[in-house]
Amino acid sequence: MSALPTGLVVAAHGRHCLVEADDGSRRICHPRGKKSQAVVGDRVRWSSPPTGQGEEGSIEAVEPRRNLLYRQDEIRTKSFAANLDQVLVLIAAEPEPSEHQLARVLIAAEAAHIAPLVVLNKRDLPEPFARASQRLTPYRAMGYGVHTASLRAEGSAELAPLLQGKATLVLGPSGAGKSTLINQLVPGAAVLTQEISYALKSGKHTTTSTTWYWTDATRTTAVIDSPGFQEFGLHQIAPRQLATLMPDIAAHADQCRFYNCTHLHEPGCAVLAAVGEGGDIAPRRHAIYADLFAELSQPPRY
Ligand SMILES: Nc1nc2c(ncn2[C@@H]2O[C@H](COP(=O)(O)OP(=O)(O)OP(=O)(O)O)[C@@H](O)[C@H]2O)c(=O)[nH]1
Ligand SMILES: [Zn+2]
Repeated sequence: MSALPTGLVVAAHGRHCLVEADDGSRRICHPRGKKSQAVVGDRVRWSSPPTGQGEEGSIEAVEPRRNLLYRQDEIRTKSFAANLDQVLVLIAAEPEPSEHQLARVLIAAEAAHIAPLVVLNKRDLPEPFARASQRLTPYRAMGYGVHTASLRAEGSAELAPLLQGKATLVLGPSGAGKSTLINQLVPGAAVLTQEISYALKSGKHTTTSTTWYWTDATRTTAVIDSPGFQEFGLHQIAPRQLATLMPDIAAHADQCRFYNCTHLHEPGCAVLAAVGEGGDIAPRRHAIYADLFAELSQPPRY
């Protein structure tokens, strides 16, 4: 197996993957068996078909993953991508960002041990921008990198140092400027995506789920475009694990009177004691914690 060439999965749809060889050439491959199911960002061992048996290669094995970002609702698990250096959550002054959604993505990233960073776009809209920026104060305080951008007018150059040499998954709600960002980083991305989805879906024109793009000719910096920000299920996380994945809550959670404190109502809870407008934990953040705790504690309906 180790004699087989390695490749990088740069797009995936259903059971088909587009695999990029080390020389940059790309080929559609399908997995040989269940164990070789790959996601974008996977390094795979693949083989070419014997002459005369079509163009498609096959994925023989998936190399061990450094990490995997995924979401899970009650029924399904959906992978975003593997082997990431960071997740960039792109939100904008308008439409008004949902803090719940932001919190969910950050929790999933923490759970997968992938560094998140937040970019607030549309700095050119002073009033909503100031409001949105203000609402991100707790996130700066808990140590997340919070950056700003004005993608349409000023472009993405100021973000380049954050991305340099890394593989960055870009997630964001509709309208935040994700396509604007990707198209600035990868001129021709839209056309490339069309070609890829056409190839992978044997002729049907629809948007590809997740795509890996190199932003430079030397293939050292990558951005991965993926949909799915809106329905971010966290069912892979146990209710009790939640506090450890929210840095502001985690900072107090080990000082509670009861070792199994849920931080919802217990006496001697250090988390509850820290909640307040001037406190270490913003009331909105604790409300998000409580909502998610309840959601993750629901017995499965299926
Ligand atoms: N005012 C302002 N508008 C921007 C900025 N960046 C992007 N936009 C606009 O915001 C709108 C949404 O941008 P898109 O890049 O299409 O957003 P998206 O996140 O890809 O959204 P979907 O295509 O719905 O997934 C477009 O009309 C952009 O022109 C910015 O810095 N300032
Ligand atoms: Zn507690």
